[in-house]
Amino acid sequence: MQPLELTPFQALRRSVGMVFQAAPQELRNLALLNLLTGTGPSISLFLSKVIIDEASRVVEQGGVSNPLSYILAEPKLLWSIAIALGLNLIVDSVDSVGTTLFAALRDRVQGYGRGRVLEKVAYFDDIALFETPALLNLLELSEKGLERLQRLSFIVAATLMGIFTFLPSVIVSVSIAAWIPAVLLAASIPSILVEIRHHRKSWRVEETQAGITRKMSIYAKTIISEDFAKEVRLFSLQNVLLERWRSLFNQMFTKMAQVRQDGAWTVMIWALVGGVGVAFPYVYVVMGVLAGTFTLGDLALYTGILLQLRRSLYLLIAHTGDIYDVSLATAPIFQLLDLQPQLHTGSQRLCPPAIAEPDRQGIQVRDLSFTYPGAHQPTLKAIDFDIKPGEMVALVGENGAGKTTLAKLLCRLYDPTAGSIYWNGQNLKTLTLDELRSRLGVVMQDYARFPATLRENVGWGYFPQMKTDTAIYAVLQKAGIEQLATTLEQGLETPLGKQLEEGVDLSGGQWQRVAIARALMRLTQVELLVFDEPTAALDPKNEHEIYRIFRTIAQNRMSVVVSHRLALAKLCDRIVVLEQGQIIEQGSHEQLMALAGRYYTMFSRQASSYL
Ligand SMILES: Nc1ncnc2c1ncn2[C@@H]1O[C@H](COP(=O)(O)OP(=O)(O)OP(=O)(O)O)[C@@H](O)[C@H]1O
Repeated sequence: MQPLELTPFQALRRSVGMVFQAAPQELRNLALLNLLTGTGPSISLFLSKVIIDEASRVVEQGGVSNPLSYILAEPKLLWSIAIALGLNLIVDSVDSVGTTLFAALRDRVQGYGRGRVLEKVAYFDDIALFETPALLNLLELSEKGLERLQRLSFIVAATLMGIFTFLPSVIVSVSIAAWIPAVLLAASIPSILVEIRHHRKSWRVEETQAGITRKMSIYAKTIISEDFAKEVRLFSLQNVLLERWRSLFNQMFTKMAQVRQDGAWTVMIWALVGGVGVAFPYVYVVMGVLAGTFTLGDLALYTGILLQLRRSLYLLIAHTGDIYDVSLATAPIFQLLDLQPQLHTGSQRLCPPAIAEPDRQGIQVRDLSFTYPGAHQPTLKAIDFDIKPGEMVALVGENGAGKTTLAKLLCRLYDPTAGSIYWNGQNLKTLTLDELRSRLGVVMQDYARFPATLRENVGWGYFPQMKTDTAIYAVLQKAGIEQLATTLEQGLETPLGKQLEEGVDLSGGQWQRVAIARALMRLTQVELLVFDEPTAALDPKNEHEIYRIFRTIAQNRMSVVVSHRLALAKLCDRIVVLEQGQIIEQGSHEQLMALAGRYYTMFSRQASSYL
């Protein structure tokens, strides 16, 4: 699963496309506003020229006794003054409208871009996305890209402004001499190129720093997350974590500061050279006035227009570099959006067991091997076992033997590297993921504690029944925590988790039972139950109660239980013993005890430690 390369031009085209898709209305309104505020000053300058020329003519002729009547009697002068003043007033007063429109544009673009990224990640079935460093870096970089997308909305707005200011200025300056805009443009080209080079260099550095930024956020999260808060304090880890974060920050900052510093000087020097380009046309106009070719009004107009032309050019140039920067920085967003999972949904529905041949009913794991993405050694090797209809299978073995990995493969969170898993004779890969997952009831070892209400934490197990109180109470009762809903002040609507306002935190055991209740919600649909360490957070009394519940709900269903508690394994129809990714024994409790192999040793050791 490799991200595809994108050229800066492709990224820019797609980023601009995204801005237009995100906020067409805001862009149209901003364009109209910029048309007004961009062309307004040029029109004002032109009107000022008319006023100055008229005033100099009157002054040359000795002035007038009643200036007000003169103005009122001269429509050209009167209208020029009125429109120039009116335009200035409008341009000044719509400033706040521009700020509001721009804020709306920026927020829309940000929301749209983030929404697309979240949607992609949320529906990305291949969880390798969260486990492969290169892809995690892509996620980190796309976060930066989203910040730059906001910047792009600013650039688009400013470029519109620049163009609307630039065009009338060019038209007027061409009327002085056609070479003026050409000289200004030529003088600006070096600084455009320097800006582009500078941005390319600083982005390259940022790109190579993505791993560092990700590590920084890992340490930052360790410091601020509740999950670590207790142990960080109990083991006094603050210093070591802060030090690591600081040293990574300094490493990144020094590198970036160096690039920025080198670039800033070059950019400044070339901007000065560009500024010298303004001097030629300016001197040319002053000389023209002295020679009588231009009027005083022309001088005022040309002075204003030249500065405006320079300013608008500078705006456009400053953004040329930014545009390049945006095109480099937003590429990861599109690389992420284009990312194709290796795990694809199939298209078939699951056949009922009755349709399958008797020896193909249930689940068959055949010659399965699995290597985690990026790992060098296989975690599972040549795994072969069956789960017959209605059978309860225990996966046991030492830490790291591969039990959870096998359970994850049965849920198709990964595909086997070699070999296959069949369900009623159908390869798991041929089934639609929605269909497959609707048939699974899963409680994972690292079950989720959703920051949501008790009803949602349970009801998200099966949406159609989420609003049905009786259904929720029934599973809470099965999981042995029906009293939770009555003791909590807001009952089922109580927010769970301290991150939420008025949120209530539960004990580890309670959370685990909530996760069990969630899996039980879809029990009527479920054909395979997968429980990974389902009693890890429970005390022995509760553990036994849960075992009893499992036996009841697992009746007539296939179930797989991963557990270190061999008392639970003993209740299962078949026990599969894993060691270093391979099955070393399998059979019923009695058979394995009679075998007097690894299971026998493990069971005897555990039984004696309970005495
Ligand atoms: N996401 C992952 N990426 C890479 N390697 C992994 C990943 N998850 C687990 N492993 C590796 O696979 C091996 C088996 O892990 P697994 O969690 O399946 O073992 P387990 O038998 O369930 O262990 P435990 O009893 O401790 O839960 C371990 O060596 C572990 O380091």
